[in-house]
Amino acid sequence: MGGSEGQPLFETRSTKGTLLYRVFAVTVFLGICSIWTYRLIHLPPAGESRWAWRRWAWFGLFGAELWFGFYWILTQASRWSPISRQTFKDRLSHRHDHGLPGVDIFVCTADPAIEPPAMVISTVLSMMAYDYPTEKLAIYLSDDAASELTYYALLEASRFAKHWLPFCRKFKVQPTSPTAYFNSSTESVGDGGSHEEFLEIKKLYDETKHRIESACEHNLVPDKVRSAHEEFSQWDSYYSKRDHDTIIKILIDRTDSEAVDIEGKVLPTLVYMAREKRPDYVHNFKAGAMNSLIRVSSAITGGKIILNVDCDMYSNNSDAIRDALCFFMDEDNGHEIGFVQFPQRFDNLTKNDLYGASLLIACKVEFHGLDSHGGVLYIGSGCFHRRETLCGMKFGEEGKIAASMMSRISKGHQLKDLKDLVSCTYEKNTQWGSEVGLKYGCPVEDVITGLAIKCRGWKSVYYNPQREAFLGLAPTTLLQTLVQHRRWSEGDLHIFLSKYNPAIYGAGRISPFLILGYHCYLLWAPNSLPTLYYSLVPSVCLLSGISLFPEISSWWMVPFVYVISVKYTYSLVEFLQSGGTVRGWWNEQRMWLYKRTSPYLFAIIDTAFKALGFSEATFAITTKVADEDSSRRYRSEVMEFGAASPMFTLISTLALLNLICFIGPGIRLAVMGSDFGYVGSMFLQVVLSWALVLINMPVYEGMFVRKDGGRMPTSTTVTSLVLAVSACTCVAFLS
Ligand SMILES: O=c1ccn([C@@H]2O[C@H](COP(=O)(O)OP(=O)(O)O[C@H]3O[C@H](CO)[C@@H](O)[C@H](O)[C@H]3O)[C@@H](O)[C@H]2O)c(=O)[nH]1
Ligand SMILES: [Mn+2]
Repeated sequence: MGGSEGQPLFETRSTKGTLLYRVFAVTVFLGICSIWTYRLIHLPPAGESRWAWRRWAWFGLFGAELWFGFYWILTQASRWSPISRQTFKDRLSHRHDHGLPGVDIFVCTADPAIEPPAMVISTVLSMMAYDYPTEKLAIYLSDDAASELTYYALLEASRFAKHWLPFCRKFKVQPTSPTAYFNSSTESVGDGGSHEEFLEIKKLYDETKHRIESACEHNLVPDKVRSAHEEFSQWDSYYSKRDHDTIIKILIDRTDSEAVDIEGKVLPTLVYMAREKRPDYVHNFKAGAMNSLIRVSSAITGGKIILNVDCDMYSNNSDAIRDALCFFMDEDNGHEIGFVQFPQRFDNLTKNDLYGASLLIACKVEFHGLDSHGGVLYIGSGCFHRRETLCGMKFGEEGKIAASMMSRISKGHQLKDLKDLVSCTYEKNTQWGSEVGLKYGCPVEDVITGLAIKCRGWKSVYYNPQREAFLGLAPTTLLQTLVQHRRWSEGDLHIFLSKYNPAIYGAGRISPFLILGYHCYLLWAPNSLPTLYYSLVPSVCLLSGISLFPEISSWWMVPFVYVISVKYTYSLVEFLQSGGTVRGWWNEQRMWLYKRTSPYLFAIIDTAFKALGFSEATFAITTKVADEDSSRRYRSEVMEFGAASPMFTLISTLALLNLICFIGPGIRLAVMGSDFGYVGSMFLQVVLSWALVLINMPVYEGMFVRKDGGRMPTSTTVTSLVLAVSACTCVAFLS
């Protein structure tokens, strides 16, 4: 049939131009080596009477440059031999249409106030409408808030699905998220559909959405609905979101002959689950939710493939399941693939991506690079797993642990049995959270779990289809972005310090290139120290007239100028090639500075506090809603400060320090008349300071110019001013 027998289901291609890149990379490395040499040769002598601490400043700078050079080597792993993949879905349909595996989709939500139920069900509906046999599809919603409102919304969704799924099928609707679909198309449906049909389904959806939103507004499920559905009695013993029984309901059971849509076609299984929570038990956040879902789904549908998405990440490409299967089911190479990660893309980005939230370079460059060394990281949402891989099975071996764990789960739909599977005590004295399922105790449960999977011998695949497979919501304020990065970088540091450190645990298990590639992310937090040093010490030395870089006329300037200019030019070109804008690149540079000087530093502090037992694990959930004013500012790309936060204090103090250090010498020059010798020896410091001032413009505006609600809080401005001025006074006094 089709003559495709024996042909692969996917193809891997290497990117062109890598040779050129490698030559370039080597020249930059030589430049870095020359900078190191310069630092060593020109080390200020110990007894230098003037500026005794120039020597120390010099040492520090050398340390920072060693670190940046080392980091630069790390980043090569993800650029050395990038590849991209292509799938052949038609071959899959030809050969396997009757043998397609069951797919269980896990959607996680945790707070109806910042993850609105209407958004959650739009995601759920988009998943139900995948172009995949519905009798093999199941969607599980985990609600860590155990909210009646979210349950009510899901109930509404289960009704609307009876209309929505046939509509999507008939008109090949994309995206299958109703919210996204109705937001994007105002006219009629394609493929010969009439305007009436469009209006009809839109009306149905608007009514559904209205009922959900009004229930949320009144914080009340309509009495009529409550009395018609006995499962609401499960909330009788609910005290708070941290103290309640397990709540489970199979809303749609695909094996039930009545579970059909308006055209009589089977509907996918739909399950609501809120695992038991008690104040005395740690619940392990998303990892805990995922492990509960693994068990519950094993008992109900037991799909061989598991897809996990966050509640804001709807399906934008109905083929994604088939794409993923092309990898898992490939006759030659499929057996070794443990998971297939799709990029996380966002549908609320603005043109110049003020907060660098699109993770453009990671998605368009780095992950393709890592893919050639055994696979991309598991980054949570948008990842397909083999169930057995996720449960701890080693590649090529019978999964003993996993098998014994799973054998305790008997198949069935008995509510009591299901509830037992997700009780607080179920995991006691088991290997769930360590050897089985997602790992506990790490703020990036996904990355650490993915690493462990690879160390068990599996490969992973990164697939970036033309039409984006998943679209979610990126943070829309500076604070949200920084908070998210604080959690991520803390999690990454946790992995670095844990027994799963890839250099130790991964040695001999994964490729050395992949080990380097992992460190690029795992060392985000430590990056804060050299960056802080570099954005502070040269500027302060500029203020006190201490020169730390070569004379402008010296040959030693060459490596500095070469490395700086070439590295930034390359990064700009890479950014533009990935589809970004010049402004977007500039914004991204600013965000790197802010992330490194603030949340990453806090991540180190948080890690230390936890190690000393002063604080407990948390998971700051990213808000998926915004008020009118702040979303207007977001759309017009005006930086949002608004709330006070120690992270802002740090950023604005640094910005002010740089301003003073830049203006101070300027005034001095104006008073003393221009002194070319001075400018010559301070050239790079002036440039650095100037660049820092330029990049910090939005902070100065936020502090001194803007009057809107998103400006820097006055308390932060005052604190930073006091800190910066006193620091500069001290320096001026000392030197
Ligand atoms: O106690 C919790 C906390 C969070 N979540 C869910 O976890 C998901 C991710 O939370 P979010 O606040 O959106 O965090 P992000 O930083 O945007 O998430 C990214 O980073 C996480 C940690 O690495 C991954 O789990 C995610 O898949 C990935 O999208 C959301 O669906 C939440 O509802 C839970 O189910 N239970
Ligand atoms: Mn998110």
